[in-house]
Amino acid sequence: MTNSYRSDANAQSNVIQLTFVQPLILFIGWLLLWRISIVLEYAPHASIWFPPAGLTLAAFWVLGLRAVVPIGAAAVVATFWIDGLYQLETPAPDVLYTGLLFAAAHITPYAFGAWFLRRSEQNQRLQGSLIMVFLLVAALASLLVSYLGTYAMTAEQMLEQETLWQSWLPWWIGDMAGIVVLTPLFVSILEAWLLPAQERRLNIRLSWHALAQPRWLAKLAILLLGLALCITLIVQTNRLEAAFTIFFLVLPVMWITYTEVPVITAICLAVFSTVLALTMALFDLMDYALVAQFAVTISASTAWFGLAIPVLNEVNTNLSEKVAKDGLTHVFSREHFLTQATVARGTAARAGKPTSLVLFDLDNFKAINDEWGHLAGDQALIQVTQLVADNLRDEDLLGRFGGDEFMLLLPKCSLDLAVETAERLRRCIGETFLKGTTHEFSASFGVVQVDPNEHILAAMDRADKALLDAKRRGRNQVFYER
Ligand SMILES: Nc1nc2c(ncn2[C@@H]2O[C@H](COP(=O)(O)OP(=O)(O)OP(=O)(O)O)[C@@H](O)[C@H]2O)c(=O)[nH]1
Repeated sequence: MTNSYRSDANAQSNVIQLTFVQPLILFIGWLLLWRISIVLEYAPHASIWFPPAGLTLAAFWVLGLRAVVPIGAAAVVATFWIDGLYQLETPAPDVLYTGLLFAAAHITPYAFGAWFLRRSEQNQRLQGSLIMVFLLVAALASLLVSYLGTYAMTAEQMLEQETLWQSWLPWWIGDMAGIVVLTPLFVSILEAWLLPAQERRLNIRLSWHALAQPRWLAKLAILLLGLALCITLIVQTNRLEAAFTIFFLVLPVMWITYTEVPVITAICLAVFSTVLALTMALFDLMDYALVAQFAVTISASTAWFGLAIPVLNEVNTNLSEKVAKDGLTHVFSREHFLTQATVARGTAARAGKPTSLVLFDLDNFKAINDEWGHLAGDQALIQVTQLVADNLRDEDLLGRFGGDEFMLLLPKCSLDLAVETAERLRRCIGETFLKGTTHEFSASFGVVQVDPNEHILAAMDRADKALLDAKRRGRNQVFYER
């Protein structure tokens, strides 16, 4: 069921047609991110983090091979741009060749990684497993990109052989940080923009309602305050130990993850990482850049795993609701009714008040099924339970015993009052027709008052006997046992 739904969703994504505009925006977006990351460079061709890598993986993940042209073109243009920035004055054909090499080195591992992620998400919807695959893809694809990229650049003499090691490791961690922090956010933006009707990967939905709540901004402010304290400590002491305090910020990050919706976590991570990278550059703390890269990567990876908790909570709540309610009429299921009835009866007893129990059953219900069909029978059950629910107090409990038989717990209600209530309900039901037909409902009722030390199941048994008596005496009446 789940797999087929996922396949449908993917089939739908395959028919999405891109015009000229979307690839152009992707191309410009990638170049802008690339230009920003150049500001944060701390080793030749390596910055604290590389946001374009996050966009590349997200684009291939959502769009598949349709991302090749805009991302490839952007990578080539970036190579020309960097030639200008470093004033290398390389002949244009050589820059073009290097650009194509860089594009291939950048695209190939991420395209493969995205293909693997698309395959994995078809087989597993459990958040934790998909996050693990995502983090593995992030680590391995960026490792391959950094290897191929630095190799291409040394081959083209854009990078000195001696500085290769200086560049390769920061390049790898920088790309990985860009992916781990930003890919989920970019995936959610691309999906909301290009595939609005599709189920969300990683359960990150852009929710304007959630964004409009001011509470998350206060949490983000606390996270940034923590960051400001860490940066102040590093600036004041200029010690490596101070730089490692950034790792403590995983705590407020996890607080946000557990208490906010996933898209807020994604935005907070992006803001936190950007501010961290900018302040490192601003205060000339590039000696500690590698620590910052690792802190950002670890915080983001842990946060994505943490997302499984709110998702599991949501699933748990839905399951509990399903177990508590009857699927057709949405009144309480028998189990939930018994639990709630025991509690309500105890509360009434402590207040020195009596509690009564009513069982009722539609008369000749089988005839509705036989004459009008089972769907009409279902409709009858919904109609009658709705009618009864509308005529009860808030504290009364209504549950389905089974078939066309229902039960009512009336706390703080004596037998006389319960009989009066049952009579009122019987008259109400008797005045009602099955929607769209000439069939007039009627129901029989059995009423008992729960004895002080009686188990609720024993009282139920007595009420059932009273109901049987009502049926035996000709139906459409209330029978009670004193
Ligand atoms: N449409 C529909 N029918 C149901 C459902 N659950 C049970 N039934 C049917 O309800 C009928 C209940 O029949 P009986 O228990 O003989 O009761 P009755 O016809 O109301 O007769 P009396 O109770 O003696 O008045 C059976 O035919 C069941 O198949 C349901 O969820 N939907």
